[in-house]
Amino acid sequence: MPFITVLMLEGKSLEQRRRFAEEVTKSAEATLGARPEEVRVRFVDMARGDFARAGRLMCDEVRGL
Ligand SMILES: O=C(O)C/C=C/C(=O)C(=O)O
Repeated sequence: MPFITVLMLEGKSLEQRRRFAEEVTKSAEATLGARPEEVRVRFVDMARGDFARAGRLMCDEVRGL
């Protein structure tokens, strides 16, 4: 049973999540041979203050600091 966890910055819409879940489920079916009803997708939102890239918090990059 594939269990796919997606960590991403907060702010994606329900429609984006819906489409992503559909597409990644199709991909798991095509590449792993998983049955669609077995595929789980979990979205975990990260606040921009909880994630840093190259030593800079994403909230600071947004503000151009
Ligand atoms: O990893 C990065 O460089 C930026 C991260 C982006 C996301 O996680 C996102 O757009 O959801």
